[in-house]
Amino acid sequence: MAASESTFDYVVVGGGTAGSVIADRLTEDPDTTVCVIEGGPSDVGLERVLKLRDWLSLLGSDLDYDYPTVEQPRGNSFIRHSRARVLGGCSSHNTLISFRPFPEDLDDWVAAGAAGWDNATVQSYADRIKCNIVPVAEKDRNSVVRDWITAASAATGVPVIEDFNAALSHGGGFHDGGGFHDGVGFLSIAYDPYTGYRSSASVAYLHPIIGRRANLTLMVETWADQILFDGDRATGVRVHPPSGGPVTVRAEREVILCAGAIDTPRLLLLSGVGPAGDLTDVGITVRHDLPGVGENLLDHPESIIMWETDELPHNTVMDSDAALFIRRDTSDPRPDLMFHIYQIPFADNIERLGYPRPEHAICMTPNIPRSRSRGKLWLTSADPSVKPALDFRYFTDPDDYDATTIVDGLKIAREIARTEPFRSWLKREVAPGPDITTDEALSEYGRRAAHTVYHPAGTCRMGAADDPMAVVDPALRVRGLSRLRIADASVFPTLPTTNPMVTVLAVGERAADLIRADAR
Ligand SMILES: Cc1cc2nc3c(=O)[nH]c(=O)nc-3n(C[C@H](O)[C@H](O)[C@H](O)COP(=O)(O)OP(=O)(O)OC[C@H]3O[C@@H](n4cnc5c(N)ncnc54)[C@H](O)[C@@H]3O)c2cc1C
Repeated sequence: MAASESTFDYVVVGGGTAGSVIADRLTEDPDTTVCVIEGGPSDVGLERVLKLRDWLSLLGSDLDYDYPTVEQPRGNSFIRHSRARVLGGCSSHNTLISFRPFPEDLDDWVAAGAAGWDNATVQSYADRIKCNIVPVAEKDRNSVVRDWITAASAATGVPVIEDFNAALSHGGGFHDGGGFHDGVGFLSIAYDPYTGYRSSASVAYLHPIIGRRANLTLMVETWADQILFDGDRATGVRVHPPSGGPVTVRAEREVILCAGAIDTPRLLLLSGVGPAGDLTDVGITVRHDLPGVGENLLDHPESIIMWETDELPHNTVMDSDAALFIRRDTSDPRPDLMFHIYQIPFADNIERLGYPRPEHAICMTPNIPRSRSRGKLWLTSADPSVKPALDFRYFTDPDDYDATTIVDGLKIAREIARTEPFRSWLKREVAPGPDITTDEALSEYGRRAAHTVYHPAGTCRMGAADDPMAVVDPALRVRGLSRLRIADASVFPTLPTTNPMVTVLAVGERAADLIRADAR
């Protein structure tokens, strides 16, 4: 073996949300060696990452890959997609809002060809998640959010929900397992209420084993830009550690891609795995024609409505501690409109439209839980340092369902703002402002001010063996190649109704079981 090579049983590309879970679970067996290739630094002792309340300062920082979108003719072309460059991945960056998927979300997966990913199975993996997921602690429940919950329930007629996950849980001692149709309440968050620290994937899964398991190797600040093959078999990856490179890291058993919904398809494409025409266009030799790579780019788009306030109470977990769910379509048991509330001026996208950023503000951000627009990711160059193109095709669904959802959301938000005890907190509506009233004007504003809930997914989707657009089979193996698996948000056939991190963690948990089963 050359000095620039090392060999492990498994090579995990990306020590992020799913990658942390897999690295922990596979190294429970002391005879199994795992190397995690992570593009960012370790988060151990990194206060600005570990302190959940500081999450906004990470966006656009040196710890963010910061992906732009291509022009969005019906949306906001200026959205930047934060993707974390640090151990723990986006679970080290995000707000750690934790929702189990709805049973019907997983019915959708099975219907899309993801056999075995039914509700009972996935919930049993969610039961294993090690992150400390708890409803917002009493001390963090401030009066303005309490009043918003009361007003939202009164204005919309939805119940106040004490624990969203209890309603969504299947078995495990929780009460019904049937989900909820609609409701409003404080969120469940993966955090330590005593310290305000994250309970991210890295904190929960990797910190307890770093330096303690000799069979776990972490290569941080190390970027993988090629999957190596022997014929159809993945044998390792080419990586660039801080000391220089490139270096070859070989996998005796499998290479597992956990680089996330943007970087996993990017790495496949750079390695010649993807739609043959697209690869040829940028001068990449086609190793394996897999037309689904980069297709089915999903997201939860949102928009924003903002009111100026006086100074607000300071106690909070991370300035966005509660959510509201509305169900307009009663033929589906799941909600179809979700709102986060922010007790800060979340104003980047509206400032660009000329609105002021008040010193103190409250925002509601209606989002589309099951957006109908579908996008695509592709390479514009064979140069691995060039960021891929992301076209979410926001608000392009033929029935205009997505834009209509946002318009409904803005109108419902105004009803809540007219309702006490929340109403008394508000001085004036800053954006879109009282002059924007017609559906047409609200749609125009809502789309131009649109943002992402930061949930890209679906770009290497799971599907049945006879589905030409499926990238992985239901055991997460890349179709047509061997010893290569994907486990991250890219394998989602559809986005769950709610925030996806718990589902990603459950994918990581199940992936570890599938990998171990194949090894046996
Ligand atoms: C700002 C923000 C807020 C969010 N809030 C929430 C929330 O509150 N609740 C929720 O449910 N979801 C939230 N999300 C979404 C959620 O965090 C993600 O869907 C989820 O964490 C994705 O997990 P993943 O394993 O697919 O990818 P990631 O966690 O992104 O992991 C990918 C890892 O791979 C590494 N990597 C990538 N490419 C390479 C390469 N070529 N070589 C080496 N390493 C590489 C990255 O550095 C990263 O560590 C949020 C996301 C963001 C960005």
